[in-house]
Amino acid sequence: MLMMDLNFPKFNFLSVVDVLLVAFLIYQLYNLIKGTIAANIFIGGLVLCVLYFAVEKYLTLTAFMLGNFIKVGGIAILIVFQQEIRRFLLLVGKNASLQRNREWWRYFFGKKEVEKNNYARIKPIIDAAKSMKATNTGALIVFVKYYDEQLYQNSCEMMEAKISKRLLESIFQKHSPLHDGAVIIAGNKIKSASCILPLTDKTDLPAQFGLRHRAGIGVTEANDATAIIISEETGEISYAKQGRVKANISFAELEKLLNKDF
Ligand SMILES: Nc1ncnc2c1ncn2[C@@H]1O[C@H](COP(=O)(O)OP(=O)(O)OP(=O)(O)O)[C@@H](O)[C@H]1O
Repeated sequence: MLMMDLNFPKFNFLSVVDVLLVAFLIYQLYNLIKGTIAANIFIGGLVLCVLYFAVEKYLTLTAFMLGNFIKVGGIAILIVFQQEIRRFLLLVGKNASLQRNREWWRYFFGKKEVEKNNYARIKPIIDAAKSMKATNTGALIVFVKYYDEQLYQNSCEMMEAKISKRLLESIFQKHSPLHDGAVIIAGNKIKSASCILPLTDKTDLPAQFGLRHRAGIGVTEANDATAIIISEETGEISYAKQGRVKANISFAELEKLLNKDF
């Protein structure tokens, strides 16, 4: 039986920091798994732990079985939650490094200059989105910070092309051999097209979100990526980031989001 150590450490300022930090980490974890199957698995694990402590003294065989199950739980958690752990680490790393980079850019070139350069980069994408919305052309455009060739080479057509409105329009045009799947953009290049992406397993998405939306959200869950999804049915534009999606955004919003993330 586990012996509890009742000599509580003294409560001081560091204890408050400690509690706040744990609360913050649990909140981040909750945000990451909210609305996914992982949330149900997490609750399942919690129920097993509570059950174990409840029956530990009275039902030896059940406690033995549950105890052994919980012992291998650490490894099981790593396997079951590998996507969530990856996302969590990405979130921490991203906040630490990108923020710093942005400050350097601002320091050397001034905020205005950065925004001007960025507008030239995002204009062809916004123009293409406008025209695809008007013609109800379905599209999925993904922006990645680091292009992992190994990850995409099996499911994509490699391109390495300059970003242009007309190229994006031609790729997603219904009769193009490349229109199925996603375009991946990294830096100033369209790196690949026709990519098959992982689908999100979220259970709380709007009913009208089909595979295109699921793929757009899915790719942002496990990677440092954002995605523009244009619906073929409604022409609506959605924007996915870190596994969350903003539906039916305006072009002004799209410009703001791209300016921030791309
Ligand atoms: N795993 C995937 N990765 C990338 N693209 C995908 C994937 N699965 C489906 N797609 C794209 O989504 C298209 C099918 O979209 P579907 O109608 O299911 O999605 P939707 O979210 O309802 O969007 P829409 O509003 O445009 O109909 C396919 O033709 C293909 O281009």
